[in-house]
Amino acid sequence: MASTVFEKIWQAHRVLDLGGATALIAIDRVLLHERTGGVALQSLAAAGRAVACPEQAFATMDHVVDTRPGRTDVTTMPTGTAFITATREAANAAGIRLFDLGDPGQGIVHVLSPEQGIVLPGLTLVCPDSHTCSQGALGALAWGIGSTEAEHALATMTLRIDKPKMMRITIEGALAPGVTAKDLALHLLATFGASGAKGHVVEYDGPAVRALDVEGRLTLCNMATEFAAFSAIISADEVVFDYLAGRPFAPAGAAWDVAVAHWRSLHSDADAVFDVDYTVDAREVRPMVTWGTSPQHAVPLTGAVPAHAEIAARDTAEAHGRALDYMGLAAATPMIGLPIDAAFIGSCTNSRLSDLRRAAAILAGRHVADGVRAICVPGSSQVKAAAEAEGLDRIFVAAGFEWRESGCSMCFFAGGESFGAQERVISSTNRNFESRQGPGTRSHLASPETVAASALAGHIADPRDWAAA
Ligand SMILES: CC(C)[C@H](C(=O)O)[C@@H](O)C(=O)O
Ligand code: SF4
Repeated sequence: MASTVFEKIWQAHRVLDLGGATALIAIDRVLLHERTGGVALQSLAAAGRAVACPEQAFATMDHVVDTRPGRTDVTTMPTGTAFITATREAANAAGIRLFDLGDPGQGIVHVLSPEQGIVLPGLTLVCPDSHTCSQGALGALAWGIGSTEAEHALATMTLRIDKPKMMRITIEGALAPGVTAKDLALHLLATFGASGAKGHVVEYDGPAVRALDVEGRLTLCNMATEFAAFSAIISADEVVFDYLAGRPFAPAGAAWDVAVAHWRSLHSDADAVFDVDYTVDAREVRPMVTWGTSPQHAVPLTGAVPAHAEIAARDTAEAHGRALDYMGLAAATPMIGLPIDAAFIGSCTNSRLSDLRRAAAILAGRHVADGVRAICVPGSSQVKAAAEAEGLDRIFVAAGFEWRESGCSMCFFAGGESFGAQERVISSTNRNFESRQGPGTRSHLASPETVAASALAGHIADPRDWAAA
């Protein structure tokens, strides 16, 4: 019978049917970070249970770590130290590979996993973090879980799962020059809404998706959780195999050839049936930015804040009014020209080397506008080192950006650093919820190049007007 790539992975990992659509699924990788993963490890140890397969579990420090140069366990986050030390002790006691502060492999969990070759096509991978869906970009079934489920996965390498439904989004045609994977993700959120993929695994396919490199695919899949999806997946192809070859935890030698031969079979059959099947024209996607407090509140950069009537299908008048109040905006205000206080390039959405390169190409030889605080936080220590090796740090610093150590940083407010109340921030991150980047902070989501152009202009700006000099 014709199957989707999701079904192929599901069938290969089904240990037991548990009635209805529920099954016990074998888990190949468990990833942990210090904000939620340490708790799972500690609780497991307290219950007297061992980590079943320590070599298949990995931990990192990313969420509550300081990202200022010279960081230590105790800087920045008032409550961070306890999470860091507890995770370190628990990971070491369990014999798990920990990408600790100071480790050259440290980074945001969804950045370091592909970089290390931990996530591979056809694997099941879980992490107590909602953006685990990013890693479906490499053809794995990767999804976010809670800490209690993480405990179960660590103890048994299985999880009880209600089978999600399947959605395919085929992106036909090609993205126009200057239109990025982030713009595509925001376009899809604006088109289908923040609950548009609820309960589904979204398979992205089509020529515009195949044309993305692995980093662009990671950006696209990253925002599937903003879409309420169970996860996202892009079946692996030569682009992924080339990316993975030689990575530390990827198979090597004869095992590599066997793996690639298997991975080539992991795509949806031509006549596979999806519960929902959408087609989107890539040529309709323009550079995007959000105006409100949900990722679905996205409009083309050249557009304006919508009136309620334009979004009435999804937001009540009250929700629309509340978003406008929070953001300090009025309907019909053009997005381009909105003055900003800060610009942030970072997060598991858009802080990989290609993101930093594209932003640096705009910043080179220029300086951010007076009064704008601009920050760049590489997604991993490896991204940081690679960027420095090609001089990108010097471009960012000369342009007036702070150049940071890797971590989640001001993607989300964890009680440490934040932008100020009512400050308007243009940000390459994935969530613009109220107070996401600090109490009262107003976040506008966009691509790294839009963040860079806006930092230079001092207001939301179109990167196509700031193409490399
Ligand atoms: C703290 C963590 C559990 C959370 C998540 O699950 O996604 C964070 O990474 C986020 O982006 O909001
Ligand atoms: S970078 Fe942001 S979205 Fe990604 S895992 Fe960290 S806090 Fe979550």
